[in-house]
Amino acid sequence: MSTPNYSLYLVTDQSMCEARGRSVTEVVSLAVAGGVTCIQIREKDGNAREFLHQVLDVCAIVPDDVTVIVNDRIDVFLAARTLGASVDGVHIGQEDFPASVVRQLIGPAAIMGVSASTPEEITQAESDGADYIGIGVVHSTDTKLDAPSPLGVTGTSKAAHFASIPAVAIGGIKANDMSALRAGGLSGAAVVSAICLAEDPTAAAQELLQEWSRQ
Ligand SMILES: Cc1ncc(COP(=O)(O)OP(=O)(O)O)c(N)n1
Ligand SMILES: Cc1ncsc1CCOP(=O)(O)O
Ligand SMILES: [Mg+2]
Repeated sequence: MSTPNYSLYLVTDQSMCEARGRSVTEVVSLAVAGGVTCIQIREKDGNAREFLHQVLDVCAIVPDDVTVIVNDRIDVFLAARTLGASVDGVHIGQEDFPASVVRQLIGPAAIMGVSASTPEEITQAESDGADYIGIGVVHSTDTKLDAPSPLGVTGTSKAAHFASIPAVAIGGIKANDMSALRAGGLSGAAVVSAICLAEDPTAAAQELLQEWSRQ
């Protein structure tokens, strides 16, 4: 596994991909061509076996230097690893299994991302062995119905400064937020709809990355 680069972090959503007539794997492939650096497979519906196959399919087409993370499902991550997939880690939130337990289940080398936006949550995530934190939401979003109140770019950047590990922003992020998030100290920006619902996921990823790199 190469050092993770969280700059442009795609979180997948099968129903959004299908709304554009594509599979998750097709969107991932197009997004990787546009420069996505990290991919989280997130599926809130569907059964364990379908989710596992989605993870295996994505791992099979993603280059080694792109990090692959499984959302929520430690069992799916472990099953994919058992089958030899090059999956790198998991992302868990405040209502998932405790991060300290997850760290023991996945071992010391796997990546563990934890959603944490308050100083208390960030301190806890770090002492539980998180490799990065997900902070948000930046803006309101229709993608996650139980999302917390928006922090804005300024609030997100303030939260990131509490962290001594990389912080990735999430929630309603569009290309015009990227430059300010980077300047605010974020290590990356995670998006769902900006790529999964894009007419051209490659062009969308290129634009997001170009804005991330803008001074
Ligand atoms: C990078 C990143 N940050 C935050 C989240 C949200 O995780 P969680 O709070 O567990 O919510 P669900 O994604 O499980 O609905 C994330 N997935 N990724
Ligand atoms: C998974 C998740 N966690 C917090 S907001 C969110 C969804 C973000 O989706 P979008 O980029 O479409 O606003
Ligand atoms: Mg979760």
